[in-house]
Amino acid sequence: MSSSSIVCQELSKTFADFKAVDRISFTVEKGEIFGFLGANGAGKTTAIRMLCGLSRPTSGQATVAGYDVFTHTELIKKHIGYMSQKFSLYHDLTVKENIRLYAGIYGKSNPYIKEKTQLVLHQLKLEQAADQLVGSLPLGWKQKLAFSVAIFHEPQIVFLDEPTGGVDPLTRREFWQMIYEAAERGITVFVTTHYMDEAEYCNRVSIMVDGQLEALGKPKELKAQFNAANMSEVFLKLARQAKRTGE
Ligand SMILES: Nc1ncnc2c1ncn2[C@@H]1O[C@H](COP(=O)(O)OP(=O)(O)OP(=O)(O)O)[C@@H](O)[C@H]1O
Repeated sequence: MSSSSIVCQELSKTFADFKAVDRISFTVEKGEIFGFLGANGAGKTTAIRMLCGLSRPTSGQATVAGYDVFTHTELIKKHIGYMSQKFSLYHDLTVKENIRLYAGIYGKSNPYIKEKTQLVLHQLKLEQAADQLVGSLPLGWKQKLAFSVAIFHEPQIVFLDEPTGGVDPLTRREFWQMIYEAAERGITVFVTTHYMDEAEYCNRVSIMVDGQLEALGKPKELKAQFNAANMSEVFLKLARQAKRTGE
């Protein structure tokens, strides 16, 4: 079996005659932290939805955790975790109830849920808040909890769609520490972000422009390729070519 977590070849998604994602190809290795960047409207969410088995591609091929995005979407959903800034936890359930709900969806046993819940609460220093409604937690805590919940079932891959949007720099740093720990355990991390300091933390970064993958490499390689001092400059050089407005 291949060590690649994601293999994507010429994957496309068209809405009527609009090419939201246009023949993107890349491979993500097991345990890699893969950054997926692009300006608003570049096609990131559409691509993630296809890779998570939520949207059928128009053409191309892809496997995620070894499963085909056309024929094995249910198995893909079982073997991945997903978190986004827009949707993560239920605000009207407590911390513990949210954990139990998601763990139950993934079919985890009661002893597993009990033991791991204690571990997660301890790691997040949330023991005292276990019975509080999630809606009452500060955003940074919510996002860290949402990430822990997304990987509670130890998926092969976790997809993070702008996980740190609106979160303060210190909490973002802590969030990224959690990402590193997950990757060290062998979980592949596929992450989109608009924060260019976070792009520097990725093992490799891809940059989409108007539905196409315009750059792919380690941050160091991309900076050399685009003669840029940092990832922000790399991103701006590419994003300036974009014709889409993201509206
Ligand atoms: N269901 C749909 N029908 C028609 N067009 C769509 C649909 N979904 C997305 N699009 C269009 O496809 C393009 C890519 O959208 P997408 O949400 O994938 O971009 P994105 O890179 O994730 O942007 P953002 O950073 O703003 O989330 C946009 O022009 C969007 O309007």
